[in-house]
Amino acid sequence: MAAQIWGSEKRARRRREISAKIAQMPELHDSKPLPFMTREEKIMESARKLTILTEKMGQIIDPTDPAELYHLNNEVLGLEGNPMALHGVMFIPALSAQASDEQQAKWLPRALRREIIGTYAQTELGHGTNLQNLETTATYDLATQEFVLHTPQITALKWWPGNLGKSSNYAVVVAHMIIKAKNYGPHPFMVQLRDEKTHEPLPGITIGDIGPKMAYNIVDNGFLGFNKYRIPRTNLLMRHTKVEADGTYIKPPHAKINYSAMVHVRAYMLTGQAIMLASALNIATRYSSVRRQGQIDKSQPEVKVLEYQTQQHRLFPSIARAYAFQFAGAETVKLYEHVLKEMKSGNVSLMADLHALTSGLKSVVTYQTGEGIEQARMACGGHGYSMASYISEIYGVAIGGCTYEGENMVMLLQLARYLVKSAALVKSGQSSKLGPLVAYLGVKSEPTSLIDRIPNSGFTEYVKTFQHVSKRQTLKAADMFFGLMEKGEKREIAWNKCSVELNRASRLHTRLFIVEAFVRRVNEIADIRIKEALTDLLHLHVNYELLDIASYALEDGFLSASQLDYIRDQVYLYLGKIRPNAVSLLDSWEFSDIELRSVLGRRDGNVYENLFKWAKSSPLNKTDVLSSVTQYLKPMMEKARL
Ligand SMILES: CC/C=C\C/C=C\C/C=C\C/C=C\C/C=C\C/C=C\CCCCC(=O)SCCNC(=O)CCNC(=O)[C@H](O)C(C)(C)COP(=O)(O)OP(=O)(O)OC[C@H]1O[C@@H](n2cnc3c(N)ncnc32)[C@H](O)[C@@H]1OP(=O)(O)O
Ligand SMILES: Cc1cc2nc3c(=O)[nH]c(=O)nc-3n(C[C@H](O)[C@H](O)[C@H](O)COP(=O)(O)OP(=O)(O)OC[C@H]3O[C@@H](n4cnc5c(N)ncnc54)[C@H](O)[C@@H]3O)c2cc1C
Repeated sequence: MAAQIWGSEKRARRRREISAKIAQMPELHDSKPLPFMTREEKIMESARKLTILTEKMGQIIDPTDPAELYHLNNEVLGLEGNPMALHGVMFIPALSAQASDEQQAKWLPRALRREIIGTYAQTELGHGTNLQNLETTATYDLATQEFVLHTPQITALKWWPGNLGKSSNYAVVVAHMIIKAKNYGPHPFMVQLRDEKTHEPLPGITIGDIGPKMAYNIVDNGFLGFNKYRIPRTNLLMRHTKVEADGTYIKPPHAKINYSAMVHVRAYMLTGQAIMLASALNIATRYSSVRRQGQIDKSQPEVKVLEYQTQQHRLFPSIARAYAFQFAGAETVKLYEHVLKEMKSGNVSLMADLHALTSGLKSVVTYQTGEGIEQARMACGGHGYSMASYISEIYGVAIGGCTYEGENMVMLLQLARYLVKSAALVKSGQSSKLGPLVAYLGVKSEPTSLIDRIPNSGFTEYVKTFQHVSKRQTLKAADMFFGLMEKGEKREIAWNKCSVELNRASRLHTRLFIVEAFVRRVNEIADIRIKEALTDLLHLHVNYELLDIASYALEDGFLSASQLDYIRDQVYLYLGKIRPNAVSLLDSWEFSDIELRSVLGRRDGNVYENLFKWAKSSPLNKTDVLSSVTQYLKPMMEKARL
């Protein structure tokens, strides 16, 4: 199963080898539990481990393999980020995709050797979503052949970029490029922020940390202002766009090609979310098979809480989602790598499809991951609320994904643009022009669903039902939009009035893609036992998901009330079938105790003893009487007694 999750036997084996090596290297372990550290201590601890990794990485992993790097990162540095998180996640990808060969030769080897630390500085205090209204300017000075970076007012301060505040000395900065008074829109520039020897901010740069956040507190998200700060013309990233010495602008082959670093993260973050969901579920499911509370049959001893159907219903559909996200994420990464290769050689025809797909997936996956992790926390009762479970930290980190790399509603609306264009093709009889991901929009469906009507139909009737509801909602939302425009509404006003319906269409389309990716994967599996276990999980997935969106299929009679009862019964049936495999389905992800950082989710199940040990190690317990008591509470009580 680990081979299915991680992509191959070799990958699964390598993960095990890497975890085993890390287990033997105490210098790479947390020196104490992260929840007991202050933010400064955590940052220090992370930087300490990062420097050891820089020295010893080659002994543990193949540093050129992103999957091995990612695993090493999760084990040693953990989910809460590190002082170089954005360096690997966005700075290097931005240089790789947007810098010319000559620029790459100059900067990439230095970045890869970690001679310099970089980040991606785009969002500002006043604008994150609406990139066209960013306010930082890069004005070309023809006389000196330099761009002058400037922050015209407080809302133009860069705000949020990870590791910008304290760790990075370089950044890819996105600014509006102005040449001879003409604004060419946001473009990426390579900018040195700090002196390479002293790490002091360079003159003309104001920089700092934006303060503590809901999670990710090891990352120094920062602010940045420029006061007429000059950089050479050749620091504009020029793989696709060029500005010549005389100010001539050569436009890129696609208007949004400079957005590729964002698409990179949107594509890669899906499996990251799957891992976080599976981690939280692993903790909750292991704990649920240790925790005994109450009886189902009063004549029997107390049961493990995992025996309760409500507990299974809380956890198991999310186990199915974690697998589904991992499989859909793996497909998306492959597609992204393919499109990137094509883009580099000038073919930009697949960018719109990839953008639509990743926008929808990013939104649905992060939202459902958040839901699943929060349910996992609640499924652990009181101990889930303790930082000893570590689930709240996983939640805080995962939920950040709903916002970063494009706020979820906004990204769903991006997919909706693509769906509406596709609906227009269907309506104008041009269904043959539909891309493969939306081809179903042009296919006539049966009048009613055949779920429970055709024996041994596998998952086909389920997929058809998802296709039916997605198609119907897309066409309905598009009709609403076109109808408003026909009545004379301006395009943008009409769009806003339909946006809730449009986003519903985007979610349904994305959920269909996730179901199909799961079906595709299960169909490929040769090993009978693995196929059986995953088929059970897929049964739970399709029935649970369909029940969740049933109103869309009920309202036009595509599903009947009796079919709905059948679907509900299937959910209960598969909860029971999955129960014996539940812990194994999560143990198969092979997270080590070091990586999980959870007292509740320990592999050995020795929860109570270790919870007590953990509590005793709290800094508050170093002394029996705290100074808050001697200084305030004790005098108060004494005064009251007089
Ligand atoms: C070793 C491991 C390897 C890799 C790991 C990778 C990932 C990590 C995975 C997990 C993380 C783990 C650890 C990380 C630790 C810490 C990291 C934490 C956080 C990550 C960093 C977060 C960084 C950021 O948030 S950066 C800032 C992101 N900002 C945004 O996303 C802004 C959102 N806004 C937009 O994208 C745009 O403004 C917009 C799309 C909404 C609108 O743009 P614009 O105004 O320019 O558009 P319009 O003029 O209206 O035109 C719209 C048309 O353009 C088309 N379009 C838009 N975008 C694209 C695109 N990218 N490609 C193609 N086409 C695009 C759109 O479709 C419209 O077309 P139409 O034809 O007109 O409809
Ligand atoms: C943990 C974290 C890490 C980050 N790292 C980085 C980084 O490294 N580099 C970087 O540059 N940025 C980074 N960001 C910033 C992040 O990319 C932005 O916060 C994000 O893109 C959302 O933009 P915003 O803050 O402007 O939200 P807003 O756009 O202000 O969103 C507020 C509300 O308005 C709604 N809204 C906005 N526009 C529309 C619209 N057109 N239609 C409908 N609704 C709309 C949204 O849906 C939302 O409900 C990070 C953010 C976080 C939380």
